[in-house]
Amino acid sequence: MTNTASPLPPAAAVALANALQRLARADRLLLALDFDGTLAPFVDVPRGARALPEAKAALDRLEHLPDTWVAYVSGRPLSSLEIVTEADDDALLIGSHGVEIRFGRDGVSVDLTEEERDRLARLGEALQQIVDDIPSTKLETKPVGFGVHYRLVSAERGPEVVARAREAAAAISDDLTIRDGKDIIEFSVREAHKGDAVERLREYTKATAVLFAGDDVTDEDGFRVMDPSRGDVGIKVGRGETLAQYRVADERAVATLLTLLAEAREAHVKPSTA
Ligand SMILES: O=P(O)(O)OC[C@H]1O[C@H](O[C@H]2O[C@H](CO)[C@@H](O)[C@H](O)[C@H]2O)[C@H](O)[C@@H](O)[C@@H]1O
Repeated sequence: MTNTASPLPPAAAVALANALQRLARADRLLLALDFDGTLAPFVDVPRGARALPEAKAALDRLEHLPDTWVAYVSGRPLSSLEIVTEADDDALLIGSHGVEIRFGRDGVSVDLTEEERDRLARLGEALQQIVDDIPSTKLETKPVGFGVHYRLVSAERGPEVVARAREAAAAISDDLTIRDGKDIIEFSVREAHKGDAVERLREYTKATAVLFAGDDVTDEDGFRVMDPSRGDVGIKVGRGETLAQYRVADERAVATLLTLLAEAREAHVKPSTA
């Protein structure tokens, strides 16, 4: 059953606190986190987004603990995710909704076929025309697609941007992955989703329990692969229908729960001296 309750009634807050305490005792713990709207508040310029300082501090503590991994799972291109997360050499990053992968120095390169490259180029030209036509829209280029941003467009014109972008894309191809995000509509020539990304991370880290948190519709694929019987915890940030077991109000609440988790995990495992 999907959970549509408003953020955090008291009983839910207690249930979430208990779930975090259980998670802190996992043999091998993976935190797989969406970035925008989960760790970082929305801003007008995508590359200007940063995780809230409290969240960043908690993640720094967690990723230095033994048997604990922090990974970012985002719709952003990897190149942009590296910048906004201030990633170090060991970072576990999944970009472009699961298409681009960087696990430390290992990665999966995205080799497009000639047909995909051609479709991508035609799509880019068509979407660029729309962005040129409608003031305050912006085209974000990704390795396998594009995002049309309309955060700075008046609320009345948003639906027009989406409709025109959809129409233009449909004229190019009926084989595109389309995602409606927060003031963005995205088109991709490669299919992938965050559920597969989380499972890949689980396999790579051999995690015995996973926390996945996200705010958007695309994060539902991540919640779908959470397995409470293994101790996994899915946390929806903000309102909207969700498959997640738990919900918090906003990025500040995420930062608080990560701080609580860092404290509980530190008490359970010895900090690494390396
Ligand atoms: O999966 P996520 O990490 O949540 O990434 C989703 C999209 O995030 C970025 O766009 C969003 O955040 C921007 C910065 O706050 C904001 O200006 C924009 O309106 C939001 O849609 C990013 O630019 C996209 O590529 C991601 O797909």
